[in-house]
Amino acid sequence: MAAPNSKKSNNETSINETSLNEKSALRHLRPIFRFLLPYKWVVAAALFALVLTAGINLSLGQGLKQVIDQGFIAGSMAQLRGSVILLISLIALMAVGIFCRFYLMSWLGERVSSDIRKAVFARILALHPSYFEENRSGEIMSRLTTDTTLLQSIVGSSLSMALRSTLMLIGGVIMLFITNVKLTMIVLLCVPMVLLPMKLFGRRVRTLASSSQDAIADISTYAGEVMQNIKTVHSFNRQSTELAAFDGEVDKAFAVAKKRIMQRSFLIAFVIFISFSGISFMLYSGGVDVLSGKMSGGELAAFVFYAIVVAMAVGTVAEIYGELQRAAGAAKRLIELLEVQSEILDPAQAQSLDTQAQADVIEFTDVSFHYPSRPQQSALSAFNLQISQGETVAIVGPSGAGKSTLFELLQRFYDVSAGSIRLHGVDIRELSLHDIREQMAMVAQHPVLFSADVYHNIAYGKEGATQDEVSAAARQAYADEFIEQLPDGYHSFLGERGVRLSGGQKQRIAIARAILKDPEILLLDEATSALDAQSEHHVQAALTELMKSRTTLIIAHRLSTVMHADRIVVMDKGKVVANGDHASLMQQSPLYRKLCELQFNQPSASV
Ligand SMILES: Nc1ncnc2c1ncn2[C@@H]1O[C@H](COP(=O)(O)OP(=O)(O)OP(=O)(O)O)[C@@H](O)[C@H]1O
Repeated sequence: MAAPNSKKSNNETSINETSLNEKSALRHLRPIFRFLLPYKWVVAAALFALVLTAGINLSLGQGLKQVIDQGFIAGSMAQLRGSVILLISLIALMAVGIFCRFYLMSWLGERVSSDIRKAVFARILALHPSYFEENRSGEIMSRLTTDTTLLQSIVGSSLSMALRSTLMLIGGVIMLFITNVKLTMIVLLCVPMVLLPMKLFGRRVRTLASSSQDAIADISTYAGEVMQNIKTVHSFNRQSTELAAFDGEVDKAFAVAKKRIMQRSFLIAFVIFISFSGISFMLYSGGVDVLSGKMSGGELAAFVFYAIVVAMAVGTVAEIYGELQRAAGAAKRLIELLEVQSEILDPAQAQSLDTQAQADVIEFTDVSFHYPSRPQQSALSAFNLQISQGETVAIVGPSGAGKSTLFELLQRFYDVSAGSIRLHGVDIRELSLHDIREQMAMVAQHPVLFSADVYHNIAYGKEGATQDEVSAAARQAYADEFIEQLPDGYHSFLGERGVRLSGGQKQRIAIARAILKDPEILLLDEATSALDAQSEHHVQAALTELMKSRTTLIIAHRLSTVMHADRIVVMDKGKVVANGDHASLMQQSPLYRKLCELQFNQPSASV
C-alpha cells in the first residue's frame, strides 16, 4: 500500500487544498452563522444571559468597594451586613444567568453541529459519484465528524467565552478608568505587549492547526484501507511494513500537533506573565497612593478586582483565539464541501419519459467518453449501439474494452464527452436523474450489500416494500431457501460482523433486490469467478426469472449467457467491433473467437 500522502489529488475542487488565507482566517467562521439564523431567539436569549452575567460580574467590583469602604473602614456593622446581602443577591442572579448562558450556548453548539452534519451529508449524497474518486472518503469522513465536533465546541463554549471575555474586557477597562486613571494607564501599557505576540503566534497556530487536521485525516484513511485489505496484508506478511508506515504517519501528525501546542503553550504563558506582572506593578503604585491617602482602600480593592477581570479576559481571549483559528480551518473545509457543485445535475426542465414510445429503448449515438481523472485516454470513442424493447444483448470484450463504462454512462454517473445516449428517444441529459435510475436495476459482479439484515438488503430495491413482496422476490431469485437456513433467517445480519455469504448467494440477494425494483432495463455484470455447478444453476435460474420480458444488457463471462442472448456485441478499445449471434461471430470475428477460447475457456472448435 502506498503512503497516504502520495495519493493526494491535484483536482482544483479537491478538499486537500485547505491552506488558509492568513489575513482573514476568522472570516471563514462567518458562513457558520447562517446555521444560527433559525435559532435567533435562542441566540438572543443566550446573548441576554451573557450580557446580564457580564454586567453583574462587573458590578461585583463596586460591591467589593462598598463592603470595604462602608463596612470595614467606616466600622458600621449594619452597612457591612447590607453590602454583603446585596453582594449575595447579585451573585445569585449571576448564577441564574450563568445557568441560562451555559445551557443555551451548549444547546446551540450541539444543534448547529447536528444541522451542519445533516447539511454536509445531504450534499455528499447529491454529489456526482466521481467526486469520491477524486477525494478520499477518509477525508470527507473527517469533515463530517472531527470538523463538525470542533465547530460544536466553538459555538457551544469558545464563542460564548470569547464574547463574554470581550464584554468583560471592554466593561473592565471602562470601570478601571472610572476608578483611577493613573493606574489604568499602567495596566493599558501591558495591552500591546500582550496583543502583539497573540497576533504573531496566532498565525502560526492557524497554519499548524490546518495541517494537523489533514494529518489526522491521512491517518484514518490509512487505517481504513489497511482494515479493508487486511487479508492481503496477512497473505503477504506485510504487517510490520504496514505498522511502520502507520507509525510514521502517526508520528508525523504528532510532530505537527507538538509544534502547535508548543506555540499555544508559549502564547498562554507569555500573556499570563505580562498581565500579572502589570497587575503587581499597579498594586505597588496603588498601595503607595492608599498609604498617602490619595485613594481609599475600597477603591484600590475594586481596581485590583477590575484589573484581574481584564487580565483574565485578555488571557481567555488569547487562549480562545487559537481555538477560533482552528475552528476557522474546520469551517473553511466544511463550507468548501457544502459548496461543491455536483457535476451531474437534473435539467432545468426535465422531459417526461414515454416508455411506450416507438424509439429504441436504448440508443448510444457516436458516444465518446474519458474519465475525468484520465483526460488523455478515451474509455469509449465513437461508440454506437441500439437496443430495442425486450432484447437481451450480451456484451463481450477484453478487459478494459469499456464494458462497465457503458453501464456507468447509462445510469448517468458521468456525462458523455461527445455524442448522446437516449432512452426511448430522449437524451438522458434531458431526463430527471430519478427517472433514469428508476428505469434500471443493476446487478454488479461483486454486489454491494449493506451492513444490515438480509431483509433490509432486499427491500432496498423498492421503497416501502412489504414483507410478502420481499419474500416473493427472494423466492423468484432462488434465494429464499438459503436465507431460511441462515441463523436468523431474513433477519440475519450481513456485513462486517454478520454472516458471510458466498459469491453466488450475494448475487442472488442482489437479483432479488433487482426483481423487487421491477425495472424496465436490466444491467447485469456477470461474476467472472466461476461459481460451483449448483450455485451457477441457481444464479442462472434467478437471472432467467429476472430477465423475463425486460430489456437486458449483460456483460457476459459465461458461454451459456452468450448462447441465450438475442445478440452479442463485441467491444474492443471503446468501440463496437462486431455484432451478431454466436454462430455468425465465430465466423466473422477473430477477436470473438479468441475471447471464446480464453474467456469462456472453450476451444473455438467445440463452441
Ligand atoms: N473510474 C475510472 N477512472 C478512470 N479510468 C477508468 C475508471 N474506470 C475505468 N477506467 C478506464 O476506462 C477503460 C474502460 O474500463 P471499463 O471498466 O469500462 O472496462 P471493462 O471492459 O469493463 O473491463 P473489465 O472487463 O476488466 O471490467 C479502462 O482503460 C479503465 O482503466
